[in-house]
Amino acid sequence: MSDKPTVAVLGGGSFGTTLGGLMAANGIDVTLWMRDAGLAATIRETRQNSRYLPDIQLDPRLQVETDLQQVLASASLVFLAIPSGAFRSVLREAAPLLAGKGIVSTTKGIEQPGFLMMSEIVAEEVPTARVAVLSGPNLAREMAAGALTATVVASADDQLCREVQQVLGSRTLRVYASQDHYGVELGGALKNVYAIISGMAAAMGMGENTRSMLITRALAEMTRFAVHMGANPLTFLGLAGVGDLIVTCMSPLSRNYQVGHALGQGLSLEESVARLGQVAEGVNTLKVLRQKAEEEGVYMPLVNGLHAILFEQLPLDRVVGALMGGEQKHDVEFAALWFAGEWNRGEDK
Ligand SMILES: NC(=O)c1ccc[n+]([C@@H]2O[C@H](COP(=O)([O-])OP(=O)(O)OC[C@H]3O[C@@H](n4cnc5c(N)ncnc54)[C@H](O)[C@@H]3O)[C@@H](O)[C@H]2O)c1
Ligand SMILES: O=P(O)(O)OC[C@H](O)CO
Repeated sequence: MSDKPTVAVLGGGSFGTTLGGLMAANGIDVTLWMRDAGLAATIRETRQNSRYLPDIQLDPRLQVETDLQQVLASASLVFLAIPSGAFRSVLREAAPLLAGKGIVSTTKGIEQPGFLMMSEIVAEEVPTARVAVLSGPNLAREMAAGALTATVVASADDQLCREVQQVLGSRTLRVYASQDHYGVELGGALKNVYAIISGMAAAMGMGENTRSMLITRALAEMTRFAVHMGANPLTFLGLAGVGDLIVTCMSPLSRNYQVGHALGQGLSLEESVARLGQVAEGVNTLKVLRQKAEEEGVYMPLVNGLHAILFEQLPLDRVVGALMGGEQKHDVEFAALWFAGEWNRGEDK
């Protein structure tokens, strides 16, 4: 008997297809579950996911099915690549067959009400499951095309982290482990908001100084929020923090960046999202995050600025003026607190 787990990937979009293809190429027994029977048949026949990953040839060993019960019956390790808006409903349907299994969320979103991470939804819906999250600078199309990539698997369950490293790690993909699953998961969700801003700035012809300022101040802002919520600030120096922020704010392949770019070209939010035709989690995360930051009293000028543009009809030049005219504070605020002897390294969080 093989000591490798049998794997199911739920969600036949860009990321689920990519993960399934990579694991199949590793010789893992893996089945991709998707709801669209027509697309599933096309993938079996052509070995291409024409809707989400056109021109990428998938490993012939990747199995594709539409019967959820059948897929889950034999799997011991299950990856979830379902957009956050549908995550709970899919999980609830799957729950009777997930008890005791390893579940890895790859979804970078937040559920409202409750400001819930996807791993928290897993814990609610399948209390007996072993839970991990996967996050990092991972553009699906690049990974599927074999670009050298690194990611992070985070869980309190070391054995589960090792299983994920075993099935996913390859000559093109390094899988690092972390115990800060909250920070890793939060980082993946938060960076999408800043990618929208970065895409807007690029479309408006702003230069590289501006982009660098945006990315660096975004890192300060998301770290401030995450530390307030209990994450380890050092996580944000890693792949799931600054690593993911960089790729998503820099790459035109990022769907969140693409939404921002369309907005910067003058399209409405509805038009920008419709033109994309795939999920851009940052739009919903912006609403959820803005509300939570207000409740918690965390200073987040970039989030407030983007929210004002998209949902409060404030003109862009007024928002930019307010951002540039705000009080000039410290560069790295943790360093300032450190020098003042006031930073307790998050020990009371
Ligand atoms: N694409 C990437 O580069 C990437 C990388 C890392 C993480 N992620 C995250 O993975 C998650 C999924 O993103 P994606 O890129 O695969 O999205 P996508 O838009 O490419 O595909 C979404 C998939 O989910 C399916 N889906 C939606 N609602 C469903 C439901 N109720 N039941 C079954 N299937 C349903 C769609 O049919 C589609 O196959 C997101 O949270 C995203 O942030 C994406
Ligand atoms: O295409 P995006 O904007 O959803 O980003 C994809 C990944 O999260 C990048 O790590």
